[in-house]
Parts: sequence; structure tokens; C-alpha cells
Amino acid sequence: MMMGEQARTYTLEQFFQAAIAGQKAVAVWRLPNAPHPQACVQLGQHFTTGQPQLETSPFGFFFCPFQVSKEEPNLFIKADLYFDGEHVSSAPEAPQQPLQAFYTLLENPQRIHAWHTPANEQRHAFQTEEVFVGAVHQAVEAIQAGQMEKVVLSRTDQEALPEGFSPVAAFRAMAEKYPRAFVSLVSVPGVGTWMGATPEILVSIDEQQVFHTMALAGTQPAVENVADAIWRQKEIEEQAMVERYVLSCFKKLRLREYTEVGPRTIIAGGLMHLRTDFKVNLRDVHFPTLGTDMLELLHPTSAVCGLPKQPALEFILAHEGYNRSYYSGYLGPVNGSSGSHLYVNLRCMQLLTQEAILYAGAGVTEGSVAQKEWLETQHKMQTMGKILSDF
Ligand SMILES: C=C(O[C@@H]1C=C(C(=O)O)C=C[C@H]1O)C(=O)O
Repeated sequence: MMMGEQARTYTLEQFFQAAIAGQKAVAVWRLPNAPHPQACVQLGQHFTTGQPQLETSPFGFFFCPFQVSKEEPNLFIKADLYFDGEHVSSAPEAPQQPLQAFYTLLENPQRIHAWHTPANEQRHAFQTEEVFVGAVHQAVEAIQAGQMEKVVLSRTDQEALPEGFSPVAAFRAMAEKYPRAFVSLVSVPGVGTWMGATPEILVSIDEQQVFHTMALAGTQPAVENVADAIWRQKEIEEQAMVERYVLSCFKKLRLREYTEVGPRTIIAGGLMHLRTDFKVNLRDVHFPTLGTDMLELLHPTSAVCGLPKQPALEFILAHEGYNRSYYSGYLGPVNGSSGSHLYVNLRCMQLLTQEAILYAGAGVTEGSVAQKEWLETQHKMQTMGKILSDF
């Protein structure tokens, strides 16, 4: 990739604020265990895209919803400008005049604590505990009646933003607090601003050409030592369903050469999950479109939707009572120097002008206790809740 580079160093604050001041879309991310944040800005104003094509896409950042609609399309933020944590470089084909305008903003820091907000800040109706618990009861009944095996029900909550809130400072706090998560901050004119710290890879292809996806499910509060984790049958079965789903996708593609490791217990924030990793070395296996094909088959996985997919999706749309928007969609950089890394958008929040909307869900199976699923969504919301309360 040929990029024009400026010798000067900048801060993430400068890069982000220049994007906001210039009305540009910006994505900031920090890969798990990576030392530095990265960010990109698109200079043009056209973000809507179709089904992501990993192999042919230019360097940029995908931001895709749970379900594509006219209001919530798949978005692509092309990396006209790239920030590696220190330096800013530009793509050779980046339009010259907007590029100069961006550098002017970069040289004249705005010191604004602003972010892009949605075109209309529609008010959600927030589910009460009663309503959520009622939906879980109905889901358990539908499962017992044989309509499906698993469904993931989610809800939202609202928190006032602390005085002097800054998305970049909150991003830094997330990156420090959750070193093993994929940490992101995405801000798009007319769409809004989302941030999160997710534990779940949807599809990734690293610089060694290793394809990676995972089956992540089962949740409980973290214990001191993961070796001491004890899992109930309910969580073991719930995670096994996600595993089976990933395997069914490989089968559809007639892919037989993969490695499967797990399930293992992993820590994510204050929680533990069960995770099985699936990998394919694309240097050994000739399958040039595996990333795109698996992405299309996997999303939404049974970790965020259910099993079988169609009845679970219909149940969600009929019973959740709100629009998931970009929660439980997927996001991440593609075709950068470290490859393509798409994550499920979990443990996230949306920033409005004065408040944040927090999102979380829980997998419902035959053995679910409704009250426990409510508590689980509360625990998951704490991942972002702590960032706000510690601000
Ligand atoms: C749905 C969420 O998380 C997913 C659901 C899990 C579960 O049901 O146990 C665990 C991890 C994630 O795959 C969320 O964080 O909102």
C-alpha cells in the first residue's frame, strides 16, 4: 500500500477532532493485545455499501447492522487517511482538495468534545425488567414447543453522559481496562457514534493468511482463576449450539481442513465465556473467498440470534420491542497492514448528545431462568457502564 506520509506526529485526539470538525466519518480501533490504537477517515460522504467483499475491498473499516435496512445500511469508511497511533498518511488516490482541508484542521486543533449524532435522536422505549422477563418466558415456551432451540433476547438501557465526556478519553479508558478486547469508536455523519469493547471475532484473516472464527457463548461472572471455572449443563449446551452452527457453515462450503480448539474458558471484562476457536490456513487450503463466504453464512450467528436462524430471528423481531440497529452487527478494519478483523458489535453503546444507550443480550434455551437472563444483560452492560461511571 502506497501512502503519502507526513513526518509530523499527531495525537488520537487531534485526528478524531479534525474528522468531527470536518464532518468526516472516522473509525478508531485497537486490536486485542496491540500496543497502539489505529484510526481512519474517509474524505467523501458516501458510506453505504452492499455485502462486504473482503478480498477485493480497499483498506477501510466496515460498520454493519444486525439487519440491513434503508435506515441502517452496511457502511464502509474508506481509509483515505490513516493514523497509526503517531503518524498520519494518505491513500494515493485520496482527493487533493479535501485532503488539504483535513490537514489544515489537523494543524489547528479544535479542542471540541463533540461527535456525530444520528439525524433524528429517536427515543427508545426501554424495556422494564418485567417486560424482558416476560419475553424470556415466552421464548422458553416457544423452545419447549419445538419452534426453535435457542434465541438471544436483548434490551437497551440509558445513562446520562458524564460532565465533560470525551469519546477519545473514553476510548483510551476502554483500551486500558479491556486489553484483550477489540476496542472501537466509530463516528459517522448522519448515522451517529458507537463505541465498544467486544470479545467476539466474527471473521478475521491475519497477515499470515490465517482465517479465524469462533463459537462464543455461555456467561458467568469471572472468577479469580479461569482454571477454577465450573460450567452448568445449560451453558455447555448453549455454546455447543454455536459450535454446531459454525461447523454447519464450513460444511455448506465443503471445507474440511480446519483446526478446532476448545471449548475453553475466557475472560471478557468482568465476565467469563466458553469459546471454541476455528482456524484455516489459507496458504495450505485453496479457498480464496473463504472470508467473504463465511461472513455471509455466519452473520447473524447463534451467539447473537439463535438456532435455527430463521425462527429465532422472527421471534426477536416480534418480541424484543426495539430496533437493535448496529448492536450485534459487526465491525472492523479490512485489508490494512495487519489483515482483516471483523468483530461482533457487543458490549457497546451509542452516544447521543446528552446520553448513552447501552445494549446487551442473553441466550435463551430450554433451561433458562428468566431472572438470571435479566441479570446477565445487566452484567454485560457493566462493560460500558464502568467506562461511564469511572469517567
Ligand atoms: C449477546 C451478547 O453476548 C453474546 C451472548 C452470550 C451468551 O448468551 O452467553 C455470550 C457471549 C456473546 O456471544 C451481548 O454481549 O450482548
